[in-house]
Amino acid sequence: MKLFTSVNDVSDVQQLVAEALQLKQNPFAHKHLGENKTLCLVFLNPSLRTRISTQKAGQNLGMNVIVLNIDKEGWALELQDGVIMNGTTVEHIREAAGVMGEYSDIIGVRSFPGLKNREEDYSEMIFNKFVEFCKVPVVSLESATRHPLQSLADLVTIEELKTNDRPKVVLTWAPHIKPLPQAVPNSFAEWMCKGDVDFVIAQPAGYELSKEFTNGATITHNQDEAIKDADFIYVKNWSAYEPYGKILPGNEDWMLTLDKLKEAPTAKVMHCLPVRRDLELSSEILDSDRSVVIHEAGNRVWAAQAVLKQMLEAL
Ligand SMILES: NCCC[C@H](NC(=O)CCC(=O)O)C(=O)O
Ligand SMILES: NC(=O)OP(=O)(O)O
Repeated sequence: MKLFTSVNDVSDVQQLVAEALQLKQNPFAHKHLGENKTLCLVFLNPSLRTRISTQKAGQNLGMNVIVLNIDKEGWALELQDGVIMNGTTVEHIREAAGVMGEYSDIIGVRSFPGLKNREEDYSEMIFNKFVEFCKVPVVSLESATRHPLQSLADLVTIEELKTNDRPKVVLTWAPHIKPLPQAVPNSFAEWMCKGDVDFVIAQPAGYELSKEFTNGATITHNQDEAIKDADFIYVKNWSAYEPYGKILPGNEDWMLTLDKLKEAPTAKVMHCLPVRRDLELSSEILDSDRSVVIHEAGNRVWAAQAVLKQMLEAL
């Protein structure tokens, strides 16, 4: 694998999930694969899980790992072409990415959307510039429209915890005070639509995701109906795709509570984290054995390690 930005970069999803679960059993089985290879993880936005789990994954494979919080520690980056740089930006992404490529065998990039200009965000302008100018394999650490390492870890978690061959998986919208990206739900939907699951999206009217990610999903505005008899409930807020990046009024009653889970007596509750307690998801669920969010975050290591292993094998 030379590029990991979406499920479409994976030749065999089931095999990648199986590989992640094998690595979980035997984390150091390939510790010579990454010997004398450098992984550079570049963050334009904050991170806890992606940063530490991908660093650990690289180290388990024997790689040298460099983390750069470029938003805080680097020179201010110019991302647009054709501008005279006489303002606050100091270094163009063309030079910055090119130089980082000189020091790295694989680069990871996190770049959130601005949520102002849909066309720019959905063209993955920033992420694609890194790919173009660094000239080494690139793994997405969450881009403007997708979070594939998260979705792979989610699929690994479902595979591990499922109690029937074709689980019912429900992605449900949750309230928030800020407009958040569509990257996590887009990506989760895209991976679930390729998996062996019954996939339902429950969201208030107006929060439809871009159709390119939800082909194969059942979409409903009725949360109670969607949740009924679910095996997994994936909770996530996202801002509207149309009008882009906006929060629509109302919908506070969409927060998942234990009471709502009565119709899904064995459902496990997932969230990519970070989660705002009692706004997006009730603490009574997070503190109960219904929640698998910590287990799910733990699986981020094995998802990242499976992807890095395939990238190292292709170097
Ligand atoms: N990497 C995981 C999710 C990142 C991001 N959440 C956030 O920005 C939370 C911000 C806040 O709660 O203020 C999102 O939803 O896409
Ligand atoms: N879920 C996730 O990507 O978390 P971080 O933003 O902390 O990396």
